Amino acid sequence: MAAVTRLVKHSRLSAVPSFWKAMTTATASSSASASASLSSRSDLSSRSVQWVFLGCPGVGKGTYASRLSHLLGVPHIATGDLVRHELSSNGPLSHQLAEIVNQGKLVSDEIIISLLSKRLEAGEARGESGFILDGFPRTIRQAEILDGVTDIDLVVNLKLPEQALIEKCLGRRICGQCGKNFNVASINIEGENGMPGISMAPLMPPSQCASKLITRADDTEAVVKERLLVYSEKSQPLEEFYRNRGKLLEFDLPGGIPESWPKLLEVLNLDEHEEKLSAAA
Ligand SMILES: Nc1ncnc2c1ncn2[C@@H]1O[C@H](COP(=O)(O)OP(=O)(O)O)[C@@H](O)[C@H]1O
Repeated sequence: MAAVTRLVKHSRLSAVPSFWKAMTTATASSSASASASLSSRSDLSSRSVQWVFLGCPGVGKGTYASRLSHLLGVPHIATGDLVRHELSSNGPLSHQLAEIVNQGKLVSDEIIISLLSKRLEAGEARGESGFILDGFPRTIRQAEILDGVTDIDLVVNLKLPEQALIEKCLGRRICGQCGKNFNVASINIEGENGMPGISMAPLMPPSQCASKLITRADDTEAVVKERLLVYSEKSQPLEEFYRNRGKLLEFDLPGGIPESWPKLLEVLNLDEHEEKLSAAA
């Protein structure tokens, strides 16, 4: 916990580690040599937090990463959003991406790193500092590339039972007009084998959004199950990767946002007071 407290203190400090271009270069070479050839940025005392959120599809990475990004004043960067943005732009990659995403498969490391590098460079040009990454890294190779170009301070691994993950993905809705996320699933899973049960209330849209809700094309039951399989095969090994480096914070969500958010703040040694401070800054 002391390490987390120390990291949180660093969130007040600013300066931008400029490693985005190095990351693109790293993708082009092998990850091992990339790690060796690129200088590591480890000056924690002069920069904002660099956190990663891990967790299965539907666990709520986006929700909690976004809340923490407001609290800590760092950008929340979700590679899934970058992919969906590219898809909707009808650019040269969109046809290829649609096929991959709608089958629940992973986009190539090269494409993801190119999208992420562009996003980070644009942020750097705007003076952004630090980040909370959501959905990246998702493979050991991506983690090695990231590891070769910068230091990640903390990796938060969110966890929920599989039944809840499927129901949450199927209940996910987005307002086509304002872009806000909702969830119409009402989850009640009984505890068994010593594991506690879990209840999550739906997050219903207000009336102005109710008629404009859309569902992600990859949130069908078959595709969600495929994404969960891909996660356990390609992304689960990241837990060990970061655990071995002493960076992994495991967090079993105790319920929906009202129960989970205060507990998450508690384990991160943050409180709502910091939210007001960062809003006022
Ligand atoms: N780091 C990544 N590597 C490869 N593909 C990715 C990555 N991030 C996102 N994607 C692609 O975008 C899709 C949607 O990502 P995301 O919104 O993070 O979904 P999920 O709800 O499954 O966590 C993924 O299924 C995958 O096809």
